[in-house]
Amino acid sequence: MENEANGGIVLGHDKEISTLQEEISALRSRQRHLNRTRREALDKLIDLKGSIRVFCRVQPSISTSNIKIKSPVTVEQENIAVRAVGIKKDFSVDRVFDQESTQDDVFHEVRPILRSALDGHNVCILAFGQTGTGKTYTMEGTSDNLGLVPRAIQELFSHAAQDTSSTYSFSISMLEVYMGSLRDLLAPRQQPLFRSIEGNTTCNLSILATTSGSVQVEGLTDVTVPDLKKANQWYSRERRSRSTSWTNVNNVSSRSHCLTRITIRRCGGVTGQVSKLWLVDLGGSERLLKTGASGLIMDEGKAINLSLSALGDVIAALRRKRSHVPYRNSKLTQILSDSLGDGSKVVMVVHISPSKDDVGETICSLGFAKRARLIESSRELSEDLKMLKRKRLAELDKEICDAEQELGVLNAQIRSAERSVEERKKLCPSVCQALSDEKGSPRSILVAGHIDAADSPQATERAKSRMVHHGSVPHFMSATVCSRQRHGAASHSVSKPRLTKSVNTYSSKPSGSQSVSHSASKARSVAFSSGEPRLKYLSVKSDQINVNSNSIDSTVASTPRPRPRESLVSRPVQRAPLHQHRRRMSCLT
Ligand SMILES: Nc1ncnc2c1ncn2[C@@H]1O[C@H](COP(=O)(O)OP(=O)(O)OP(=O)(O)O)[C@@H](O)[C@H]1O
Repeated sequence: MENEANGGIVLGHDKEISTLQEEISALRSRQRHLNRTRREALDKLIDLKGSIRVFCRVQPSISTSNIKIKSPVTVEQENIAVRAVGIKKDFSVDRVFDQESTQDDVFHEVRPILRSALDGHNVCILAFGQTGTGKTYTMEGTSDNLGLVPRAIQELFSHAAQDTSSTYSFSISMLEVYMGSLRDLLAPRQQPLFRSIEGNTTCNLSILATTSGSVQVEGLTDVTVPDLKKANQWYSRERRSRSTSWTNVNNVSSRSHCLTRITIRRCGGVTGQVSKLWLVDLGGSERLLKTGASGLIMDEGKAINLSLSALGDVIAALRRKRSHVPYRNSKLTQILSDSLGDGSKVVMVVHISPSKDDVGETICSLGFAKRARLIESSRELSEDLKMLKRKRLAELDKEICDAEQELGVLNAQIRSAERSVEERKKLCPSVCQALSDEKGSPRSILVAGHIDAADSPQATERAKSRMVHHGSVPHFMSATVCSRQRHGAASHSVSKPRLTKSVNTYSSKPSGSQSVSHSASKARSVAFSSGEPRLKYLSVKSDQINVNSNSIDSTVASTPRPRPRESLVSRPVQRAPLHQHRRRMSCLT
């Protein structure tokens, strides 16, 4: 009697499991459909807005006096007018962030392209502008007002946690481009971080382009970040690396471009995708115009201006859809070449000062923005077309919002159903154990055997229908010696859900991050296993971090190192103009 009761419980569980699995499969099918709808709507929205978008952010006036001086810069939602003696210039951008705008406002506008990065597109967010106008504030922010980089990292992890249709893994790299040389900011520091007087860096990486068009920075450290906490730790370490160099006269990071790369590996279904998110704090652009720089300072300024000009050429060529895009004209554009072109999404935030003293630089920066956009104010869309565009954008926005809302509900339903299945699967073995304790009962053995075979809903269905049709255990189904042995072996190995397996595959084989193709369509067809042996890959799973043969303790990521002092005395004359930057950057440490 007891046996029959237990058997009944198991069958009840079995039926519930199979019903739940059917439910999950229906939910997943709807999830796939919604994901497709959301992705398509997002692609259309970004295409309509433009895959290269230029924003302008006006720095708040930082004045100690109470006297309000009229700024030569006035802004509207998409227009900027600069008026000064003998100057009357108008510029248009995709969106203006005025002096009252918050970090939230900027992030809100950038957010859709982060989703695009998660969908498999390469994405590049650049902060451009005169020194001191808020590029680093926009990108890094402060502890109270997080900037784009920490918010983007947060967004990626938050989305990855919610999305039950795919598994994601992330890794982070950071480098500086200084006078045409590349410096790995996450490399283990065995040598002091300073440059020689000639301007050579202690760490000069080279850029390799693969035949598929993807770009690799040879030997660049790439750290797997399993969770938000680790990602933030590594990001803080990067920031310290950068600020350390700012205190060093011969290693002046204010004269460099700082690039953070987040590599996103996504697995949904049978295929995987790899995409890159570049977050770039470009070097300040004004020094040569304003200061009578000489020597190394002048060379640094020239290097920055040259690479910024090369970047402008590249963006302008892309906007014009030219067949030749001059990526090779600078290291900066070479590194970013697979994230600026076809299939990629670019956002450039041009920073300007509202001050009268900076009118010259403001016009230069806005001229750069204009060149990148290649849209003259006079050739703006007509009001009718603008209205149509706004209407379509609102429709697409709503489509995305609706899909995301439903996806949120679906994700919760799938998770809850999967939990229920797991709970029922856990309950069954104990009942089976109780049944197998009742010796010599062929039915008990059958039920246990059936649970092992119930991994797939089809198997469950088959077995269920047999039970229904025969009412009792058919003779040919009673367990043999072999099946009992199999059952014994199987009960030791718990079958893992597919999603967990995918995660393991990624984290255990991370070395392909550099070797994948750059465009979304190409990336889709690339397997992760195509690793690049020369890439350094740090695993932060354990407390030990390995970079090839070097092994360092992970506390390195959070322990500030003493700053090298050797070069502080080497060129004292050059320290004066950089005083402001050093003070600002040292605030970050
Ligand atoms: N929107 C803003 N809101 C509040 N403070 C700001 C804003 N923009 C800039 N600042 C402040 O202005 C100062 C200079 O900004 P920041 O260091 O970000 O400039 P930058 O363009 O990165 O300069 P550099 O080219 O030297 O790196 C900082 O103290 C920063 O906090």
